[in-house]
Amino acid sequence: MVQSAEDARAAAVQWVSWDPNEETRAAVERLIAENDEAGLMEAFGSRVAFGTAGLRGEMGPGTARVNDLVALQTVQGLIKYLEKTLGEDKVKERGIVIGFDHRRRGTLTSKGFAAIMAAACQLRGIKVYFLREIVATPFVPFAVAKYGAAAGIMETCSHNPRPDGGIKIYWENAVQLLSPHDVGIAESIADNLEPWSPEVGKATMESILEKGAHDVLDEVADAYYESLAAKLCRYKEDNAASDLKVAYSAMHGVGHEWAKRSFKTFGHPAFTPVDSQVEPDPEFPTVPFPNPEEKGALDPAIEAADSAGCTLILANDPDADRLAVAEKLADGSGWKVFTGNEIGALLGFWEWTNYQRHKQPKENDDAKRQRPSKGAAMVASTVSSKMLKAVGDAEGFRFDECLTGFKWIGNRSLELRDEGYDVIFGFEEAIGFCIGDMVPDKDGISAMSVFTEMAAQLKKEGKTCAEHLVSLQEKYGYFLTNNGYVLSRDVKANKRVFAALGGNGKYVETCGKYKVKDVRDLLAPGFDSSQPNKMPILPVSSSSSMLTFTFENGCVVTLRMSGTEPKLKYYCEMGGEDPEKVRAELDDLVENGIRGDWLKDLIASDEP
Ligand SMILES: O=P(O)(O)O[C@H]1O[C@H](CO)[C@@H](O)[C@H]1O
Repeated sequence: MVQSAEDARAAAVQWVSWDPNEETRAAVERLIAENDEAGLMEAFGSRVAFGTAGLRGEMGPGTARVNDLVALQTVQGLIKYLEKTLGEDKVKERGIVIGFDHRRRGTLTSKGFAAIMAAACQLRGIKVYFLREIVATPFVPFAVAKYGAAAGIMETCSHNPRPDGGIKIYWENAVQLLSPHDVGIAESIADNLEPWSPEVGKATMESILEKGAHDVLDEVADAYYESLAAKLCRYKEDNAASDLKVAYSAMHGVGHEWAKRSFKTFGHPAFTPVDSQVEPDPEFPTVPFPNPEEKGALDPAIEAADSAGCTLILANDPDADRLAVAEKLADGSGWKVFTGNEIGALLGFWEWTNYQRHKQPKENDDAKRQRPSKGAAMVASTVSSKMLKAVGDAEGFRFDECLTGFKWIGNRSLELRDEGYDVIFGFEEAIGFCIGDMVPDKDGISAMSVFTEMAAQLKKEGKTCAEHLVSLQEKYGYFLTNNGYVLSRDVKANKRVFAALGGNGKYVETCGKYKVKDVRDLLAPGFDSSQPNKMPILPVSSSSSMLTFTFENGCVVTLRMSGTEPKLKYYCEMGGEDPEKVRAELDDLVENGIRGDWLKDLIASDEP
């Protein structure tokens, strides 16, 4: 544990003897030579944390950042943990899938991390399935499932800011890690910091392919699109005949080529690319934050769509596992940017409609599990809209909720499949969608074509997606949401917010003029006033706070700290039959209650 500048200096001296990258090594040598205490503490005062999402952080020199040595140490820890957990021979035989995105900062690149990680696997005699060009993240879990690999590694930090890099890990079931594997791997990394061989850190893609890494890009891509065609495309002829015009943005990420092929697979006429955002560019020049959820990120797409006469905009996030959608208003006056909850409701209902039509998913899962289906099921994170639950209650499919993130949605979906359900859809409000069973993770490349197919069918019926959504709301109820966040890196201030709302088991009873009816607290030991035994149904966490308040007016509000960004997030949903009344009350509760009361102090100290 580095506590002083002296400790940081010692860590830096050790670093210099291990770091295979000349640039970062030289930077650390300079810090040592200049005795730059602040710089040394910044680079070595902590270690970039490994958690269920893998690791993410600024690329640069030192243990606190993402770089070649950290990539090497991470894979060494992962390999040892896999060998211990699954058995050395099994790991060797089953192999590890490795892919990468386009992130780069100086000589640090996702591709370079991928080569180093592959070389470490080769050193241990582990088979490597290598994807030699930038890929959409879902290709990695798809390949893990296809080859029955022991794990998957995707070098990406998704929508993080431009200086960042990251590593995402998929477990042997092709889903992101759940505890205790994250803790086990983090411990194993700490036990395997010294490079096993100086050569590994110098590996390149060419060197690992020469040494026998299996170059599976074409095979994986072919299999992915075959599966997409077989499982999720239902109206290819109609797609080809449709005059729906679509604009697409890759948000400067990996998506463009894979999105084109997805459209081709479905028979959709080619989309209009948003030229300024098509090329993979780690500088993300047109957006302050490369996240299609952020305000303004779709502006170039709107401009491109307007000038090409498109009525639908699709945008992937930079690693193409998520999907944003906007639609031209029927009167042409502007655009409706759908929330993740609205896209989820539309796609979920579409999948339910298709499931009923075919009575089962296209590929007959019954044959695989050799028993009759228990029917359809959907899974969503607890902070996502409950509209599909209302549809499920009315129509007769199961709807399960779980904690946030696809590690939970994916694992819950696998459990339900094991129980005999056809899990036809999984989603979270953060524009993550998993359709059918082709990839056990969110997938923006499949979701974009399925959404377009649905939009084309609706157009054939003379309806826009927005009009269709309203007709679903009229039938199943209005589920309106108001989600947001407060930027805050101040851990103490964040803790104060949660303590004020529910410290020592004493929970706040009002929010502005609104009265709380029930509270669920998912910080251990956990509490749920609505349950007979007062214990929450979802798992509790020993480290992260998550509070859910149900109000007397029916509004449900959850507050939690983001696991990927310095944000305190709030998610608010209210249902009802009169949308204007619901909207007015929900927005008032959020503005004057959540932001104006509960988060007032945090907002006052909000970063610019
Ligand atoms: O809210 P945090 O923990 O940042 O996680 C976010 O990141 C994931 C999207 O990449 C989603 O699970 C979303 O909820």
